Amino acid sequence: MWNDLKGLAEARDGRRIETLFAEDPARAETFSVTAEGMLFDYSKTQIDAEVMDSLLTVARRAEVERRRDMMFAGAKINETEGRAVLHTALRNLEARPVEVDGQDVMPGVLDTLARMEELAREIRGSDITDVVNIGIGGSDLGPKMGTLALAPWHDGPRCHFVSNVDGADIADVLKSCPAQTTLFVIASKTFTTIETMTNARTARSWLEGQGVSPEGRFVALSSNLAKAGEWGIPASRVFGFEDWVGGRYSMWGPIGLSMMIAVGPENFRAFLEGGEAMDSHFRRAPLEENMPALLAVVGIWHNQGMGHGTRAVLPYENRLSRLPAYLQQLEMESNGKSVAMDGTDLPYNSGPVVWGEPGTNGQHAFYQLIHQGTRVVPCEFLVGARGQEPHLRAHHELLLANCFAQSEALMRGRSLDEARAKVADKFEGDELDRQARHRVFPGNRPSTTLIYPALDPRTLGLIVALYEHRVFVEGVILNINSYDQWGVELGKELATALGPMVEGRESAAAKDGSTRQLLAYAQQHMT
Ligand SMILES: O=P(O)(O)OC[C@H]1O[C@](O)(CO)[C@@H](O)[C@@H]1O
Repeated sequence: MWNDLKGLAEARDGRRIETLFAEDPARAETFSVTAEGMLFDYSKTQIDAEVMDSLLTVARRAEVERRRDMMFAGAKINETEGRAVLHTALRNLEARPVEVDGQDVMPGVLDTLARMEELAREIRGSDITDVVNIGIGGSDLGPKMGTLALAPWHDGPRCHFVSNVDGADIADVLKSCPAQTTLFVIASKTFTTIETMTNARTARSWLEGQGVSPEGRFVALSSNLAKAGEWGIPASRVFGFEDWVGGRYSMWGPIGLSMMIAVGPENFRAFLEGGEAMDSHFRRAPLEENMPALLAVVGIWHNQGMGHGTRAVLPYENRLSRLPAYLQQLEMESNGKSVAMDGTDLPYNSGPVVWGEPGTNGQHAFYQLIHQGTRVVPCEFLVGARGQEPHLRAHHELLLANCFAQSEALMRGRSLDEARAKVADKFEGDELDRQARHRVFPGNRPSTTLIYPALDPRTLGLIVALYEHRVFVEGVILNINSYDQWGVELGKELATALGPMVEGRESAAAKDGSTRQLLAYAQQHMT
């Protein structure tokens, strides 16, 4: 089937996307889908009816619909860890029963949500001025991305996010926090992550150093209740979640607490409602009209069909500036694997390298490569029809114009003749030709655009859940377990072993030459 996709891609080599529009006046509507008020337009790609038919056949053969239903029903589809995958239960506000091992998980989920809301209200009504979320990966990226995205709704205490074990991170944050009125939220599914536990200890010592008792100053978000308890955090301040919530899928539950404190429980619920609405669309819409499934097959087409190994996520929404980083974990930790579910080597590329920055900033940085580089980078634009700052309408009009212009420029490009005409008044002869060639844009570069009315709590929920399900569908098609992350383990083990060598307590003689040299250099310059 992969060869079929590659064959289809080869057969379309050199065909201009613009021609597809000229040939089919309804192309934009045909190759677009709407869901929950959002429009996903994938018409500025090489996808045509035959390609879409093949992509959907690939999805159906992979049994995307059956696997989806298994996920929602609590089946243990994370086979290498023997776990269900039920982040969707965290936003199942209608409390449809969801069973794991014969037990409905919903009473527990809703009880924890109610406790979180109670604490959030208490803190928002207290003298706490600053909340510091200490966590990393999925215990940082989601709430950090979401809190920034919802800045207009942020009426609670200031929120800070500390993730890096580099002491510079926590040091910079603590500089602006008054010890008397700061609350620390330790967010760690395992409660063993070295970066988080190191930062948490530093926070505790800092409080003590400032003469403030740590009692009542810490909250824990974890699925390891025992470890959180050992840390001395009372049970009333520990918010648990089950192992069926993957770290990178966890911002909907306790890991979202900092965001809830920032924007308030009502807005957090609106975020959950957005996720729930996208779940409902994903579960019910036929694949042809299913936004996450279509986003996924467009990704499969570009990566496995056309052979473009990266994709750029380009939000024309400044407050989504952390979305690319969030999606890097969501997509790359989920689908960056080289073995299939049965342990055999994948005979095709796994998920793409995901990267990006908000427009228009990216335009003045790396878009040069996107437009004229030798590699093709499929681009995924996101933009709200309305900006979050309605009184600055002129800004938003410019933003929209820039966003639409980029996808048009990527598709159309600029021919040599057009480039010549641009500089004909300045150069002539061979020099005109040479100068013009630098100004040629090959065009025919694929992009998609997700446009929504405006970024608000509910829309954020829709967008995050859309991408989660996209990752799921791509993973099913690739026959990958999207829910484990063994690839992060080796580095952690080696770092633990290297610790005593960095400190000079253990010999590094058995290490390779490069590692020994780096250690020696560091030790020489450390003091
Ligand atoms: O929430 P924890 O257990 O501290 O883990 C943080 C992150 O570390 C990882 O396990 C990767 O090392 C991520 O999957 C996870 O989001």
